[in-house]
Amino acid sequence: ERDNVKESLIAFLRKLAPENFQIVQDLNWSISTDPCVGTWLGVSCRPGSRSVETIVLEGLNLDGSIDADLLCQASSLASLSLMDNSLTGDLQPGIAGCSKLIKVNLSKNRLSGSLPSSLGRLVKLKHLVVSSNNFSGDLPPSLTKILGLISFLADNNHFSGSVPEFNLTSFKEFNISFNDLSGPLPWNSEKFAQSSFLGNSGLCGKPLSTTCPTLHKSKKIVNTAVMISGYVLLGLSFVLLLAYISMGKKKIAPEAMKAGTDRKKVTSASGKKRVTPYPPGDHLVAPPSQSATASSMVMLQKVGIGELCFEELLKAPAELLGRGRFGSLYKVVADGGVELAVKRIKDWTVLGEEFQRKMVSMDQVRHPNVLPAIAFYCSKTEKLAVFAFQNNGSLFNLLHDNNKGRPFNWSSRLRVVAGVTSGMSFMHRSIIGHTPGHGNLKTSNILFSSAMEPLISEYGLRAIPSAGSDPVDLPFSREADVYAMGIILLEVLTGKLNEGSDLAQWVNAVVREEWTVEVFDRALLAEQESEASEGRMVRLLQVALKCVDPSPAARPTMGQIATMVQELQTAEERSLACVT
Ligand SMILES: Nc1ncnc2c1ncn2[C@@H]1O[C@H](COP(=O)(O)OP(=O)(O)OP(=O)(O)O)[C@@H](O)[C@H]1O
Repeated sequence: ERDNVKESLIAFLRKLAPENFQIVQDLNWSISTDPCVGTWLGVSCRPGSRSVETIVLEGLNLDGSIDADLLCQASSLASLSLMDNSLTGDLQPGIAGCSKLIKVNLSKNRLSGSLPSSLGRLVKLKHLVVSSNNFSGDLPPSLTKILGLISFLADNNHFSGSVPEFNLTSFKEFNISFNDLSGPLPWNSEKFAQSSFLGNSGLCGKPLSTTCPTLHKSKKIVNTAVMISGYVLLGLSFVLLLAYISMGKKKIAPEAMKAGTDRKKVTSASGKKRVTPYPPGDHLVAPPSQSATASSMVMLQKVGIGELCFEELLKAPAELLGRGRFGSLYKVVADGGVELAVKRIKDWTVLGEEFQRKMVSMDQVRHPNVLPAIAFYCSKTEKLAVFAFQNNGSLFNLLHDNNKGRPFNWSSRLRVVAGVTSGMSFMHRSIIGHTPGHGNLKTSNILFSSAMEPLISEYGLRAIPSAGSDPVDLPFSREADVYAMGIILLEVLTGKLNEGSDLAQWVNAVVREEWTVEVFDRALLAEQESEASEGRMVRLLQVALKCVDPSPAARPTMGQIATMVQELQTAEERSLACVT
């Protein structure tokens, strides 16, 4: 690059972190070196050319502002990501000077003001991401002029006014949820799930359940219409509910009535197992006066079951699988035989808005080892999260339920913990609402997919206790998740069940007495042919013991654990490849 471009970029970086005098040195940006030979961290150039093409400065605690004029001196810039910092100020109109931009990601900062309408001049732009900032004002209508734009994510800001008339036909991603937008949704919005538009009280049109008022009606008439349709819906849901209750009464088997609240599978006279609907006193639904309508079930994923309707969910055969600290879990068979796991969340103190926001932001953070919710339902008194039912059981079953005779050898165990630690480390790095972590990590919350890949379930479901009043006596922090991860590692290594915090104490005692191998699961020791594998088991044990250190500050981070486990797994795989 030419010297004046280098000078401008260095000045741009200084403004991104005005208090951090070291940043330019730390990232190796210097007038005397060439950004295109790989020495400038966060910068890359088009192969064969000498001009800067990409700038990626993510998660660096940058707390200054973006000087677009300085930045756009690098006129070939095609991709810019400044996500996950603490940048303030606005996005200046000068950004249009970077006319080659294809991708811009400014998400997770504290940027404010309105988006400049000059953005419409970035004719090559395909991806524009400004989610999770404090942007406000109108969404610039000029954005609709960018023909190649295929992803626009602007959720979790304070944008207001109406939504410009984007033609969403060619869009791959579009999210304007949690703003203050109002009016009709653009053409073809229904190709996206409701979660792309939630959290804007004034928006209407498909896929949202609020239909737009027809034109030429006075506001008063419209309001009356909304009120009347509200009454009709309320009446309808009441009728549906009555129908359901009377059906339910007919269906509930006497055995289940006798069993009180314990309803599980009931064997009929013919000896065939059948499933009872929810018994009295344990309905999945709120009492009639508070019942919600079908429309409040929000689909997050387009799965093969079409729209999921709350009432249908209630009518479907269900089986209680567990009643945990945070709620009850039902297995529900929906239309077409699709099996679902429905978690009815116990904590009534969570505000609906917080729950909605969390479910939607969880949906945007995807990791192959984290089970995403398919849908959720939220009324004043009920919060449900719907997941795909996993038929292969949990890590708990695999370790402690005699495992139906299936072997669970060392390399499979290492592969499972590598998946779980990688998923957890990814989730800890992502900001999901203000969720500090999982909050209830344990072997029964690690399920197996049909391909036996581990899936962390229930991430994001635990509510943040309000003002120090946590009804559940279980710490909720990243450090507490690390402790829980340590217990999982210990269970995997010893094959023993953790009762209270006894397992950590027992392992520590054995290790102190220096009969370390005694702690390992016999099945694992029997299988070991190489000392190297045994060495790796000891290394994993050391990681586990660090995780369960009584002092939270002394524990490693989830990222460090994931790296250590990954190294062990790579070494294990290499040694297996040598053997075969
Ligand atoms: N999506 C799912 N598919 C299949 N089984 C599941 C699914 N989610 C949970 N389970 C299993 O259902 C059982 C009950 O789950 P539940 O979440 O109520 O139990 P828990 O984890 O002990 O409770 P809590 O998480 O509230 O402390 C557990 O054995 C769990 O492994």
